[in-house]
Amino acid sequence: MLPNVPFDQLPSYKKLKSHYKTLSQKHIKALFEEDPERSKKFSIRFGDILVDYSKNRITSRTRSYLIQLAEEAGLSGAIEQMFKGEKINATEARAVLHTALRNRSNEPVLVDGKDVMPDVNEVLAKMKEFSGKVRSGSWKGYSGKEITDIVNIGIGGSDLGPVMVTEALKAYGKDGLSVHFVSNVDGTHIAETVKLLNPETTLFMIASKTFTTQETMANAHSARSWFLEKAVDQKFVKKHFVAISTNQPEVEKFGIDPDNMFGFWDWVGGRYSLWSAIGLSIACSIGFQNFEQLLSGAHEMDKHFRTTKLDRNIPVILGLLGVWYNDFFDAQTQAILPYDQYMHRFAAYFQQGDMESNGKSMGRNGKPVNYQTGPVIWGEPGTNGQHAFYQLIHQGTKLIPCDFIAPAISHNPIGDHHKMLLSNFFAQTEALMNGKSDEDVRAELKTSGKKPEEIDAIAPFKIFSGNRPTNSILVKKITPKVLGSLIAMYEHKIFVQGVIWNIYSFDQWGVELGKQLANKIYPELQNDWPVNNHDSSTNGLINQYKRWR
Ligand SMILES: O=P(O)(O)OC[C@H]1O[C@@](O)(CO)[C@@H](O)[C@@H]1O
Repeated sequence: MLPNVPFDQLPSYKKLKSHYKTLSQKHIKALFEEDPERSKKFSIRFGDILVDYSKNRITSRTRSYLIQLAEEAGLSGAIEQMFKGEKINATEARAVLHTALRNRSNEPVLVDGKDVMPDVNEVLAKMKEFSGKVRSGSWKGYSGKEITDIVNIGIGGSDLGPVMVTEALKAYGKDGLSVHFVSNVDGTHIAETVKLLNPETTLFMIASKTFTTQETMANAHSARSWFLEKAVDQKFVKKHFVAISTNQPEVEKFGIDPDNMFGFWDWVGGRYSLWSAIGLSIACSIGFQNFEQLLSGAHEMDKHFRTTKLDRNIPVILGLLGVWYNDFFDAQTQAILPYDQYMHRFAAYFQQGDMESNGKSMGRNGKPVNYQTGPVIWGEPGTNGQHAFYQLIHQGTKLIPCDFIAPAISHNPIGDHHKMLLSNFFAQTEALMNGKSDEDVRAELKTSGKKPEEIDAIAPFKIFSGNRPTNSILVKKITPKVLGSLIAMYEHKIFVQGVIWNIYSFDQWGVELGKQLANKIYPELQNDWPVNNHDSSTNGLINQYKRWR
């Protein structure tokens, strides 16, 4: 069992608090000057992935205190509990076993005494067969034509993972087969998507763990109406609609044949479900073999996370660094900056992954925590971010820990583009660490011919404090296997932080209240009568909407 101790009452918390007072006065630059070989001591190599965390505001002592903190929080035991299928999602009395979905060892994984691997493999086999038929053209639409377009209808974990992966692995896509995603209940999303599609050659995947999510069901019904406008006969629905869910009764109620249903289980969290049948659109896009490579990459990271001692354990190190900045430097956010255009949805994916997992303020002991938990996750691909928000990262008043990710090899080696991209990747972490001193600024201005009074006027605004922490994650190439490892690395980092903060990372009660209130307001919008049963703001907004519409 976990110690269930609030984070700030762990013995090493106090040590880190006093350690912070001295260390926070030290510049990262000085740490490199003290030890030119520093990067070797603060880097970890994992196959085709190099994690260099040396440009952080830590020393070996910091690292050992953080590792002690993890041990005091019971991290090693917690890791085993997860992999063994214990019901660590306590408020929903569920196991947390996205790791079983990619358990390429096929070692038994027991839930309530039953090995789940046969079921997992059965669904994978069904996904393999189905994606093979769609990609080969043997799955035909109602008029006998091959499928040219897949539309995944889902939201949250039933959308963000498939979107991120199919985008990140677009280079592995199949010509003549496009994958589209509809998630928002805003009619624009489905209208704009189907506008260019042909019902004869379009396959809809209704992806919803519960098969009751308002947005997804609204979009699914609209998709079916759109389809039947042309196909007319209900019997053709089965050739153009499949369901991905844990809820067969609701799937059948919608009118999808159980043969066209790809199941998964309640021990798969929505935001951890891309490895399950929720990944069917991925398998159709990149091919099942590449989907298996994605699973293998994640499985390799799972083995690393489960068996590697904490101070050489990548998710543990990344998680502890995040705790260090979040709780001792008061950094409120974490930026994820992939220097790879295909990875443009990577940060967005972990907005749900991280913020829906650790955006909690109640400790496992049922008492409000009195320390910071989950950070705000954000980010955009490089180099675009450099022309948008790097000003704040470099010279703002906020400390923004950044993860820089880049592939050494591009899928699109055009001219010198990749060398330019990578030169920026290397330069940004160097600049954030070293900054630029007043002396250097003045020397530069003098060389450029500025007069002393001009230099005095402008120099203060050109100084860079530096000392801004970054992790550099350099990979050989964004392949399905490398991507699988990267995603699992961040998943486990989130797990580490949840254990340290003594919170439950695998429920999401916080998304319920808004839904409940929306379900109350929705009927009120069905007529033009003014409402007066809310606060004056909500009443006013609803009534103005009614006057305008
Ligand atoms: O897959 P489904 O059941 O439609 O849920 C979609 C999303 O809705 C939630 O906000 C939970 O309600 C996310 O956790 C989840 O991924």
